[in-house]
Amino acid sequence: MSTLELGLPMPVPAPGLPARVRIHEVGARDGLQNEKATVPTEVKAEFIRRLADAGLTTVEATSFVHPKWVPQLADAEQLFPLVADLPVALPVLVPNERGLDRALALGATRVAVFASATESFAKANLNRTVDEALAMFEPVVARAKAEGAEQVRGYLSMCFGDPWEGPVPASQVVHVCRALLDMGCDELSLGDTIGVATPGQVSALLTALGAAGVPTEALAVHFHDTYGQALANTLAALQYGVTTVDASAGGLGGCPYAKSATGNLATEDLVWMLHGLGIETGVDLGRLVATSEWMAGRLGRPSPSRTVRALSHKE
Ligand SMILES: CC(C)(COP(=O)([O-])OP(=O)([O-])OC[C@H]1O[C@@H](n2cnc3c(N)ncnc32)[C@H](O)[C@@H]1OP(=O)([O-])[O-])[C@@H](O)C(=O)NCCC(=O)NCCSC(=O)C[C@@](C)(O)CC(=O)[O-]
Repeated sequence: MSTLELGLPMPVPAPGLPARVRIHEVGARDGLQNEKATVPTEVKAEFIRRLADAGLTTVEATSFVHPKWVPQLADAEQLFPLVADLPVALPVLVPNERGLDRALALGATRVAVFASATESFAKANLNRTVDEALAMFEPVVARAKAEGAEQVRGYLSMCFGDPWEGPVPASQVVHVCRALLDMGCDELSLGDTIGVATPGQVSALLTALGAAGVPTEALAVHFHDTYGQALANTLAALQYGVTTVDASAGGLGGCPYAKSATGNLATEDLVWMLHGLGIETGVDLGRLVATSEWMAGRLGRPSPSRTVRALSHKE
């Protein structure tokens, strides 16, 4: 489905925006980690295969965390080998060396640690203070790199607001970003975990990070859509020069340790906007919508994505 097929004028690349955006698809990890009913491993594998088939080149697969903390992803050992042969990048989350061991044993080549800008979420999500968590990640990043990892990502949660602490000062985000970069992370994903940011706050944070010497090329953005601001926030980040955007097929998601986190920015809504701006993604929107419809059928409820709803059954 293209704008041409809908009778809309063909988009021209918008000035000041990138020609291409890489989408870091998080539906199979961030999306499914929050599901109450257990999703069978084979369904997860099929979901990941379909996402790759729709043209997504980075499909976050699962997490090697403590199974009691995130029971939905307790099948990481069974799932990863089912998708390892796909011709796409398959990052996995690893909180500590135990998680890294498990990931490396299965041949994972892209790993992500996940830090917090706030003490409350660091405690809730990792049972550590912010600095204890950073100390836990340091040997993980060093060993991942020594063992030839293609990329180490550092997630950073609660970059704008925190359900326990309220607005988050940019200085806290800068501190954790610098620490993750200094320990060797190649990419930093700035998370609006509870979806409270607005575009002005996104621009202000990116400006503060730039002033602190954090290179924009190393940044990705990760928005949740609680207040319907995720697309506007993404556009603000693109205008600032960010070219990697996290999104979740069908708008699945949330975080089990942040009570007000709702679904992620839906990948379909993102693709619709980017293609409309003349920005390439490599994603076949029709196939992606069909994938989210299929997954919604497995989960027994409709996708919250506007684009999925608008295009359902039209392909
Ligand atoms: C970090 C811990 C493990 C600390 O949890 P802890 O209880 O402090 O663990 P510990 O270090 O004290 O170890 C206790 C036991 O757990 C075992 N253990 C320890 N680690 C592992 C492991 N990796 N795999 C399997 N087992 C493990 C370890 O071996 C030990 O076993 P024992 O000796 O007692 O038999 C725990 O807090 C945890 O797993 N947290 C993960 C929480 C999580 O996954 N949250 C969701 C992801 S973050 C997110 O969604 C936000 C994001 C990224 O999307 C961005 C955004 O939106 O903001």
